[in-house]
Amino acid sequence: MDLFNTTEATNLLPYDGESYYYGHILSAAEAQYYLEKLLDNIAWKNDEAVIFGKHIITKRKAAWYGDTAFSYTYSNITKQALEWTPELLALKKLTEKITGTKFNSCLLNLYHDGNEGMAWHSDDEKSLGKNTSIASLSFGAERKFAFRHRETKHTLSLILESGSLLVMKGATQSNWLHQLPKTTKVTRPRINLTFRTMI
Ligand SMILES: O=C(O)CCC(=O)C(=O)O
Ligand SMILES: [Fe+2]
Repeated sequence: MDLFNTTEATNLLPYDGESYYYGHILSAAEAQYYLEKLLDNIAWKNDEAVIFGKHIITKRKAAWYGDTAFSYTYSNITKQALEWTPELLALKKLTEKITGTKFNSCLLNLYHDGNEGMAWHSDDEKSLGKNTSIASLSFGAERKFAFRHRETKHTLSLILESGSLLVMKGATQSNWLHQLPKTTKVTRPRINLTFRTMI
């Protein structure tokens, strides 16, 4: 476990929010271990959404885990949380230790390659509350991740490495959108975990 750099993460956002990139919190070998475990042991399903009244099924796969049988609604679809797996519990503990924040649920996304991404959005559902902290762990292919301010349109991006941690907190979800752009350059899978607190 590489805890180096954890107190030195600086805010990526110039104003109206706080987002910290901690870089690697796991070694390359640990990140590879979790990538394989998560690929095998998570109940991956193509994600469904109702957007502008249209029922769509995403190419990326998703899963939702949590402390109890939470139900969670986003993009007009309601999901029930599954019980934590041992790997998810270990990653939750590590993330809580580094961030000093407790989490009670986790949304997982599997992008098979660069043809799959996530469009501009913010995680501002009422069930997450205002000024929520979201801790994002990445495994597998490196991908670009971007922020865009709702009003000023100021945009910035970074590369999320395998075994890395990004924390979005404070006013981030109120003022900034984020996305995972598609790219033809990436041919390998990436798994992202976002630990969240449902209220
Ligand atoms: O895959 C990522 O890095 C972003 C995922 C995300 O924004 C989300 O799950 O809300
Ligand atoms: Fe998000």
